[in-house]
Amino acid sequence: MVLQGKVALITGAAQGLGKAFSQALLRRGARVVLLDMKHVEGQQTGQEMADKFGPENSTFIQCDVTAKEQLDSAFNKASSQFGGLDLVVNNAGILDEVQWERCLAVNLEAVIRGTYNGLNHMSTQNGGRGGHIINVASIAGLLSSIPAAPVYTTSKHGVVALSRCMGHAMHYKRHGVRVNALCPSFTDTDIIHVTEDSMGKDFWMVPKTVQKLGGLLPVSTVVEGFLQLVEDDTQLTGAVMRVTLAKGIDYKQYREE
Ligand SMILES: NC(=O)C1=CN([C@@H]2O[C@H](COP(=O)(O)OP(=O)(O)OC[C@H]3O[C@@H](n4cnc5c(N)ncnc54)[C@H](O)[C@@H]3O)[C@@H](O)[C@H]2O)C=CC1
Ligand SMILES: CCCCCC(=O)CC\C=C/C=C/C=C/[C@@H](O)[C@@H](O)CCCC(=O)O
Repeated sequence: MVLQGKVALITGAAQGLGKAFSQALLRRGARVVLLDMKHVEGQQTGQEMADKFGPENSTFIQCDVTAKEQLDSAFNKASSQFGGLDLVVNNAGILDEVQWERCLAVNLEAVIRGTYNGLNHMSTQNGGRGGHIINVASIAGLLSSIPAAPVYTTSKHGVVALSRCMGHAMHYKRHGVRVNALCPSFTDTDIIHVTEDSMGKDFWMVPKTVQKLGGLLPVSTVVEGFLQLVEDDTQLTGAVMRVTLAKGIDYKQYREE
């Protein structure tokens, strides 16, 4: 996808990976709608983007992705303000093994809704231009045993499965919308600063695993993978990109099913 003039909607864009993805898209001439439930941080990031790239090229909408009416309304607003959508990035996520229902609601249910909303808005069947949905999963969505984070891991496995199903050629032929999953390993953002409050007594395993892996990925490496996925012009769909310290950026290979 050539990004110049395209319209992107990104959830969880106030900080971390979502903010970095937004900035990378704006740099390439896209217009970006930033969604986040954090009002102060979101306004601040929105202002920063407006100052750097022009107020006409981005906007911040406060939105809790788990609230159906807020998410639907944010998609409608984004689409009418910028004249349709070309790219949806379902990125908002949390790590909470204590309030695990919330973890599933943010990381999985809202990504399902965001994927369906993206299809509704971009499908050529509904008068859309076609487009691309990128669901931010995690390397946790490809591993079978992360004992300290069972619900987070389950949610991310769900995101990978959803993206592979909805990225299937059958859906792509109907809608003209590609769906792919991005699976980074531990990256230098706030989500990894876990506590006993959010993870329970096994929280210490996170820094220990990071140490074992040799450190954190810089956000810039994940942005590099993200841009590769977005700018790919081979009609890649249903793909799962991994970003790890050990192997860099690559795609998980699946046998024909
Ligand atoms: N940093 C890491 O090591 C990795 C992160 N990821 C995933 O990347 C995504 C982005 O996370 P990071 O930038 O790393 O963390 P982060 O904590 O810095 O950013 C997450 C953003 O999502 C927002 N958010 C959370 N719940 C929300 C809700 N209900 N509605 C709207 N916004 C909400 C937060 O306010 C925050 O701005 C998440 O899905 C995470 O699971 C995946 C693999 C590794
Ligand atoms: C459980 C904390 C989640 C924090 C945010 C993430 O999604 C980070 C990635 C999640 C889990 C990673 C588990 C890593 C396990 C390793 O022992 C190894 O099996 C995977 C190696 C990947 C690499 O080379 O980076």
